[in-house]
Amino acid sequence: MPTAAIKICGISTGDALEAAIRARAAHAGFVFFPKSPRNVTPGEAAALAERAQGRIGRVGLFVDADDAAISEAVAGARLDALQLHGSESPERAAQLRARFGIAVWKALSVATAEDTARAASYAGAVDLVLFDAKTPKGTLPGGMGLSFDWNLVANWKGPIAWGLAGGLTPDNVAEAIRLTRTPLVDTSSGVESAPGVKDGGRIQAFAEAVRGASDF
Ligand SMILES: O=C(O)c1ccccc1NCC(=O)[C@H](O)[C@H](O)COP(=O)(O)O
Repeated sequence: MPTAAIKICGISTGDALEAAIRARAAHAGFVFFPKSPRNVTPGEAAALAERAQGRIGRVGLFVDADDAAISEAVAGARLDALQLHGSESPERAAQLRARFGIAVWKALSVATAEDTARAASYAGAVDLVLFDAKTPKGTLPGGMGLSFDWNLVANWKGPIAWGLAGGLTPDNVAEAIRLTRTPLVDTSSGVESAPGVKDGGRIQAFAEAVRGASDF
């Protein structure tokens, strides 16, 4: 079984970025959502992006953001991909992909089989769907350390590339990979010591657990 690609989301410091690179993560996520404890300004993201250049992919996370905000972030942080974490429709996702000419990922919150079925409507509009947990009303739409029933996406064979997110930690990610056979895992709070504070040791442990999950 090929090793799942790793995305470490909510990178907001140089130390966290270096830890993700050392751990051989494929993607670093920058959160552009002011209500998040992981929010980065376009200026902060630009500095991180400079360090990331050629070493790790740069994914910008947005929640129902307008074109102006996305445009500023894409240009400043030279993003390789947009991760849409709000209620963006397939049409909106396709419009952003055409406008910015970079990969678009759509996060879909999952609690039932109907939720996973929604992924098909994004075929042709996005490059990847990221199955994530539903979060309670009035809280952040992601990054809450909540997981969902992985059986809902086990061996998912949809028309789009996909990844798994939501409550993944160094302790449970190997089991998640074995059960779902996901090609990509995404974590944020599972590798933190406090909300918004990434822990280099936990990032390394997460990566080792991911690589270990392929050796069976
Ligand atoms: O991280 C945030 O603060 C955040 C805010 C608003 C929307 C999404 C957000 N994060 C998404 C992610 O970091 C991940 O893609 C995913 O939800 C996994 O998070 P976690 O359960 O903390 O590992």
